[in-house]
Amino acid sequence: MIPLFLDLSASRVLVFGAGSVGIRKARHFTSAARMTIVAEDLSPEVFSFKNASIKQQAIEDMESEDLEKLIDRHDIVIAALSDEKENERLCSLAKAAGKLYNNATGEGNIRIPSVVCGAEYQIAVTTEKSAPAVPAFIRSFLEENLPWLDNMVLLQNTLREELKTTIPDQARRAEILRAVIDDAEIQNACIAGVPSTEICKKYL
Ligand SMILES: C[C@@]1(CC(=O)O)c2cc3[nH]c(cc4nc(cc5[nH]c(cc(n2)[C@H]1CCC(=O)O)[C@@](C)(CC(=O)O)[C@@H]5CCC(=O)O)C(CC(=O)O)=C4CCC(=O)O)c(CCC(=O)O)c3CC(=O)O
Ligand SMILES: NC(=O)C1=CN([C@@H]2O[C@H](COP(=O)(O)OP(=O)(O)OC[C@H]3O[C@@H](n4cnc5c(N)ncnc54)[C@H](O)[C@@H]3O)[C@@H](O)[C@H]2O)C=CC1
Repeated sequence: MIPLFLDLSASRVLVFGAGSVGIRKARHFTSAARMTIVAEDLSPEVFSFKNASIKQQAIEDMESEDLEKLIDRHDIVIAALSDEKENERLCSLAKAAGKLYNNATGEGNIRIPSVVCGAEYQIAVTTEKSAPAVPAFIRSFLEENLPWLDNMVLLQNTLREELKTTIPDQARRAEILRAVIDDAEIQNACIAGVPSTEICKKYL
């Protein structure tokens, strides 16, 4: 699998299961796409999702024709039931319908990664199934160790525009931008929330 960042604003996501795993998968999509969540037992958080329609239902009580129609109306299918057999059945239906699908207990053609998310950047991490605790660890590690990253992105954005007008040599501009990222004093100014325009004036 390879990473991609997608605009899902016109897409529909169907999540089966509303236990801790289903909720975590749904949280990933919550402000990005419209969602339908289907489960017999619902964690309360399910009602806090924006743009989500909730169906409280046992899958085995649904007519297969209705299930197929439901899947057909969606672009991405997530199977996060505690029932492995049902997850497999849902994923075969999604696969046959040509959908993107993820099975929390098995095979899928997409994976939901751990995401380190700032206002100005996103980093997605996966181990391709082998060790799911590792992406979660990397997320916490980066959140703790790069508190300056968001403001650094803003600073770089301001600075690179300014450098384009003052330094014609691209290699030299790249050198300066890289040195700014490595500079501990500038990293601290970013943590302190000094606006990027001020840091530009003060340090450069
Ligand atoms: C294959 C995959 C299927 C899929 O695509 O969903 C899968 C499968 C399974 N995970 C299990 C357990 C755990 N999962 C986590 C955490 C996360 N798991 C996620 C993804 C994936 N998990 C896919 C692989 C992705 C990859 O490798 O990169 C993350 C990244 C994203 C998300 O799910 O939202 C999210 C981190 C979110 C974050 O915090 O950033 C933790 C850690 C924790 O809880 O702290 C544990 C306990 C430790 C452990 O058991 O390893 C079990 C039960 C095993 C059992 O029964 O013992 C199965 C089922 C099985 O293995 O059969
Ligand atoms: N991908 C991942 O990151 C992880 C996956 N898992 C796997 O994911 C599965 C789900 O884990 P949890 O959310 O913790 O379980 P859970 O028991 O808290 O929630 C299960 C959900 O599935 C629903 N459900 C089960 N059978 C159903 C049916 N026939 N019809 C309708 N709804 C049904 C329940 O109502 C509930 O909403 C587990 O089987 C586990 O093996 C577990 C940990 C992490």
